[in-house]
Amino acid sequence: MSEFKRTTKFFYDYMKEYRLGFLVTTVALLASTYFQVKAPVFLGNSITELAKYVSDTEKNQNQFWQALWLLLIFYILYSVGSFIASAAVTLISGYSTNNMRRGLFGKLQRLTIQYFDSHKDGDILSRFTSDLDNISNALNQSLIDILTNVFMMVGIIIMMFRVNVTLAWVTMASSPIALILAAYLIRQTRHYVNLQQAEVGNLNGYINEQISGQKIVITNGLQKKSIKNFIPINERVRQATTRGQIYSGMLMPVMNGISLVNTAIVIFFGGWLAMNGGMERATALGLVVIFVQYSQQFYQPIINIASLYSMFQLAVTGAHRLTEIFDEKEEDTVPDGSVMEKIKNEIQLSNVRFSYNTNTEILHGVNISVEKGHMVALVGPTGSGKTTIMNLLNRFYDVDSGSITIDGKDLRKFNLKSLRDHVGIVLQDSVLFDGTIRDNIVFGNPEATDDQVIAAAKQANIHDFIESLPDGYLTHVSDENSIFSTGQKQLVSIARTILTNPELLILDEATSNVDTVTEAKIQKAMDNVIQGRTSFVIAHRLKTILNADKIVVLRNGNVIEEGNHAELLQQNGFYAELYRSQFVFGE
Ligand SMILES: Nc1ncnc2c1ncn2[C@@H]1O[C@H](COP(=O)(O)OP(=O)(O)OP(=O)(O)O)[C@@H](O)[C@H]1O
Repeated sequence: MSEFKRTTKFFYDYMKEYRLGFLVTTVALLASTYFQVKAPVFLGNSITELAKYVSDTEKNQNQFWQALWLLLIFYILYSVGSFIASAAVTLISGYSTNNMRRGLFGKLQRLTIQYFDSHKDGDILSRFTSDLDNISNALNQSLIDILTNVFMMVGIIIMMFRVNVTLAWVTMASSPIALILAAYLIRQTRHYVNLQQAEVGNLNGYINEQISGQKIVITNGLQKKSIKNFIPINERVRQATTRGQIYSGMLMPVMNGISLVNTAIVIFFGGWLAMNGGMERATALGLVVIFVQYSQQFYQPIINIASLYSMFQLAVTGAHRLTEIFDEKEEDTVPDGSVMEKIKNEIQLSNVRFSYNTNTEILHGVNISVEKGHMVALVGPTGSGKTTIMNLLNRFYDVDSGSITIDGKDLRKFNLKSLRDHVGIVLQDSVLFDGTIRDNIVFGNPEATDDQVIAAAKQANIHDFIESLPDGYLTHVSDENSIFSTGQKQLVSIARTILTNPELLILDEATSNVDTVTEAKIQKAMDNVIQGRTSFVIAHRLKTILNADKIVVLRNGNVIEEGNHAELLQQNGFYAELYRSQFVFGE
């Protein structure tokens, strides 16, 4: 689908439920436009009647007062119509952007992990903030103005031809030049507005990355480098914004200039008609007044539409950027897939090949089998593919070839929710959500009772710490402002996983900022949570996996050794070397 069609469809989909609101807006706008374009006729009439009265050709003031009253009434009705239209549009805009935000957030929940892995957080965030704001502003401000101005232009053209055909043509004569110029300026504006949004997305992405990596920036003294990298990105935003604004800023002066010249031409011809057109002077004078008004009013819509264009364009770009997200592939939830039951025999990775990007294979035919209730530990140097295997087990990604099976059944055949219900993951960097500690523990099992929560926290070795806090389980935490260390956060995450009682457990051991006491607690908590479950553990400290039923050693995406601790030591290969080096340096 073309960009135009997709954007139109996007707006149509979100606006269609407000048909009634649009009808009210259109009727109110049509009425107010009628009152506005008709008013100059009464203005002209009142001048004609006044001129007649002053020049003594007519001794009756009634006609003058009648024209003046009609003028007043029409102006009031015009204001009422405009108000109704604007109120309706404000409501439509509020509700529809609210729906867009909801739709977008819902879509985010259905996207694949690949999407999040390949897009910057800041860029995703800017679609929620600046793109949606642009759409909301345009709906609130430019939609009604564009409609009003289009109606007004059509209304003025009709009125001008009804009042005087010659002067109507004179008034409109310069409009082709104005339109060509406006089209050129608008095209340039659009180009730079698109660029501006893309650059703002980049800027947000960079800032977001720097904020989350601030500690690394500070500890490595990278502040200057960080600023140095920031400057060109910021400069590109400035360039695109300035260029866009120069073109959009030129619209008003250019159009105003043409409008003023046009008014002078209209006065010239009007004057000529008054002097040579064989018309009564007072009537001719009124005609000139009417057409001076029309001439100004006729250009006003062109000026207004042109000046609103950049705002409108921002909204179109915003809509386009939102449709990009809406068009993204969603996770295949396998709605008709089988429901996963308890694991009976084993989990098997057979000849698994996988690549994140088509040209770099990460896993080159990995074979691992784990019996029910056993613990397999994945060890290997950084980048060897341990986390990747974890990503495949939970179907964050799917294998390129080969298969992962549970009791002989391919992982992809299970209903995704049922699979994830049975898979518990403890990540290295555990995240706490805004809420109480209890909220954070019952996350995966909201129905859990207090006793169950406490039992899980005890097994995870974090109960005593929680109890030592003044508000205990009701202590408020958030990820940024946490009272927990990285290791303690992982303990909370372990408690959370225990409550979900998973069949298959995937545990990525926390490595950073863990003191020896917490390390011992994690070790104990891991032993507790692993008990009786089939589990994959990514171990960074080998002493935590000495009891593993099987240790799989990965290197560059290949399994190079396999066996239990004693067997691997006996092989005296890579594992033995790794173990000895950790024993010497790590203890
Ligand atoms: N989302 C991704 N997109 C592209 N490549 C990725 C992605 N995630 C990981 N990789 C690459 O895949 C390879 C294996 O990474 P993986 O995270 O599985 O290693 P690991 O053994 O878990 O390392 P570590 O011990 O450092 O966590 C690395 O070369 C990494 O650069």
